[in-house]
Amino acid sequence: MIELVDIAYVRSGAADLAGAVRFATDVVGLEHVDGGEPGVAHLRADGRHHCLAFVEGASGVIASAFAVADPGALALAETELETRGFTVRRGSPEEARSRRVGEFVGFDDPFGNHIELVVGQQTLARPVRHGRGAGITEFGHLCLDAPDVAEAHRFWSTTFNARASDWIGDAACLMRIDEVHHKLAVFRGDGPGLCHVNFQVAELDDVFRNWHHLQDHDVVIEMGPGRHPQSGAVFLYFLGPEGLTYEYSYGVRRITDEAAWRPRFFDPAEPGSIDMWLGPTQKPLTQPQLVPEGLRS
Ligand SMILES: O=C(O)c1cccc(O)c1O
Ligand SMILES: [Fe+2]
Repeated sequence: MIELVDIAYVRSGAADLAGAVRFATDVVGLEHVDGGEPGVAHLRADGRHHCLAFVEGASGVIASAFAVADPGALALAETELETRGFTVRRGSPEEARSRRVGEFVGFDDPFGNHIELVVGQQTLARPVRHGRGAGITEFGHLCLDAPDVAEAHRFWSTTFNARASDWIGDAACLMRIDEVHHKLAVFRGDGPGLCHVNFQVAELDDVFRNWHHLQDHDVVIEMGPGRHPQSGAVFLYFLGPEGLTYEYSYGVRRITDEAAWRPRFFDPAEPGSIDMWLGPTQKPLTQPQLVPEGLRS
């Protein structure tokens, strides 16, 4: 079994690189870390050098990355994945440099999501220079799409140390790799994809201030503000450029008594199972690209 110690970054294509960066800094509130690499932009939320990288090119996720403990663990992971029949590719030194990691490997999960396992992700010591005072404290979680959520859970929980924290029927599984209720989630989608990226904010007030800010700037609010009964977090989802959905949330549960936690099963058809405040819950259970413009809230 391969132990994931943290989420690392999401790497995504951006047809309009400057527009994607502008939104990520001026609207979302991330820091643009200028790495002097043409065609690549790194966005930072916390101690990590970046948690989001945009690469000029076709829109859409390129990779979702997780950290393993050290180069020995990475080598073991590589062997283990190959034993399980996955084609694993070692990143070149130039590719590792662009990702600000020491080493990494890449492979496709059983649904076609491209995953990277990394070691030595660079930390920046200086405080984050937030593009806007959105209150972001941390890259919270990433959420992948897969056509079969139970199968995805089987994959993540048998190949890796991911544990189901809660289920939303066959629509979603929220998984933890440490005390945080979930750092990885899988939502049912037609194919592979990145459902959303989540950033934690410092205060409840940040969620509501951000909500007004986004509305004032004509950003498409996909869902919220609301409260997830699973993590207990107050959330807000909104649509950025390149079809990327962002989520702010405040107050995610930590599971400190690992042995005592039992995953719960919420029926998505029951009121309040996505949003305890009973707001409209069209999203993010459907892919933004598939929702006609007129139906977006
Ligand atoms: O935080 C959660 O519990 C949660 C629940 C459903 C969907 C999500 O994206 C979540 O982050
Ligand atoms: Fe989420």
